[in-house]
Amino acid sequence: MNQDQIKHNAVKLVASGYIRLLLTTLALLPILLILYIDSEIAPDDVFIAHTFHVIAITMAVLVSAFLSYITWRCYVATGEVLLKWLVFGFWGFTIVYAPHGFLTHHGADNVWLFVLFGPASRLVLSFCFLVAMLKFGEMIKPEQTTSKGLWVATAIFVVISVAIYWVAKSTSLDLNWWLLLAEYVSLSMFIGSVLWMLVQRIRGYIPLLYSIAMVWFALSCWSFSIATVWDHQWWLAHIIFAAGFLLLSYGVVQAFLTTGSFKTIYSQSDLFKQIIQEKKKTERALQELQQVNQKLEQLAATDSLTGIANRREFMNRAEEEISRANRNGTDLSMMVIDFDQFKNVNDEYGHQAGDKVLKEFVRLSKEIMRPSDLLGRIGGEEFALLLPETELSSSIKVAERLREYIEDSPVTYNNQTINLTISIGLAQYQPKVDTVKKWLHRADQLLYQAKDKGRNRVEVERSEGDGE
Ligand SMILES: Nc1nc2c(ncn2[C@@H]2O[C@H](COP(=O)(O)OP(=O)(O)OP(=O)(O)O)[C@@H](O)[C@H]2O)c(=O)[nH]1
Repeated sequence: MNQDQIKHNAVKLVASGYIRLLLTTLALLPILLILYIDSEIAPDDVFIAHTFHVIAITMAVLVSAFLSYITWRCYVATGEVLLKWLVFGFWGFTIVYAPHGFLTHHGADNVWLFVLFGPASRLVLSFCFLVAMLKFGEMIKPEQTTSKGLWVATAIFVVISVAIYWVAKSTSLDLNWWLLLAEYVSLSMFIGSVLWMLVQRIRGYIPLLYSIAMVWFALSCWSFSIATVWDHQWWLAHIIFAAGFLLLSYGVVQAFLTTGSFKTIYSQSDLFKQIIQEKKKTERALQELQQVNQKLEQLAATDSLTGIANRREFMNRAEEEISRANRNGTDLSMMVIDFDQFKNVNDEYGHQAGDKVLKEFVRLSKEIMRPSDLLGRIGGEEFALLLPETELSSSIKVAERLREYIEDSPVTYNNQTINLTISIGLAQYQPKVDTVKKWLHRADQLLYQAKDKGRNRVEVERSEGDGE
């Protein structure tokens, strides 16, 4: 590691430490507000605003109902059990918190009538969220998700609300102890969720928002526990709770709009890491694909036994040479070459000997031809040789030389000498008249003539007026 890298890593370490400190400070910031209100504002300084309270609670309940639905959609799509418990949390909060709002005005006669619902709703929320966290990582198949549990949970939440109403209506006891107990239990469960996430090393973008929201919920419970109804601490507790709720809702909606999952939504840095990894993978795959493509193209164009152009490739290249000859007005020759009595080679020495002969032929031909000439295997033991920019008299010389060379170069196979001859049909390209097929056909016809006339010879097309 060089100096620059060490420096860069050190700065990175400090920067990531700063981020952690920043997030922790943000999560714990409400403590300052709670302590400030507690020490600086007189306890009898109150802000009684029933309608405002009703509106605020109505908004919270509407948001909560919306989040229940969104989270339910995520649960049904992913089968992540944690999400089901988040739904229970939001939905339970919606049902139990709603009376806290709409019974506000009854608080004047019986304060418990609306006050009791607040801590109860936080109890429901903290319990369900704690269970949700304990279920982190548990999955079921999305098609196995049913709404049965939700109906049961709804019934339980309604029963809880009715029971609280009944207790508030009928009791004449001081329920402050109950409020305190509920707030402390909720606080413990919210903190429990965060601790569980830390212990389980549950990391990521949504878990981060979630844990900050849990800390704010816990702090709002503390704020509620030291507040009295309508005092400033009491309002602050609402505000801290609302902040947590809005942060959580942001995370939930983000999850819904992206992966639909609590587990697999990523932070920006996670995403960058993933993108870089995926990019590398794609580049590697692309390179491999290009190599395979090149190989495939080669395979599709070459004859596997001799490694020269196969019939298809030869025809394509012949097309190209025709275009060039037409453009430049140059001569173009083609020979079709066939072994004489090749069947005998196979019969006498075996098929492998035949194969060796074919390979040897290619090697020997390459010694005769020019690098710009094109040799192709167009049939079993039939070859074609294309000679660009070559007039007939020169091609005849090449053909004769090749024929003689093959005759004079017996192939050795298993210490046996195989003597061979070839016959050649030679045709010149006729501009504006020929296609590759027509031209090849003419050369083929000449080859047959060479065979008919006794083999081991070159047969050339005679233009009209040429005597034989
Ligand atoms: N070893 C080997 N033999 C092949 C291959 N392709 C074709 N042959 C053989 O080539 C022979 C061609 O036989 P024929 O078409 O009768 O022609 P010929 O024996 O050369 O006789 P003429 O062309 O009339 O001189 C057949 O025995 C084929 O099996 C190959 O790839 N390897």
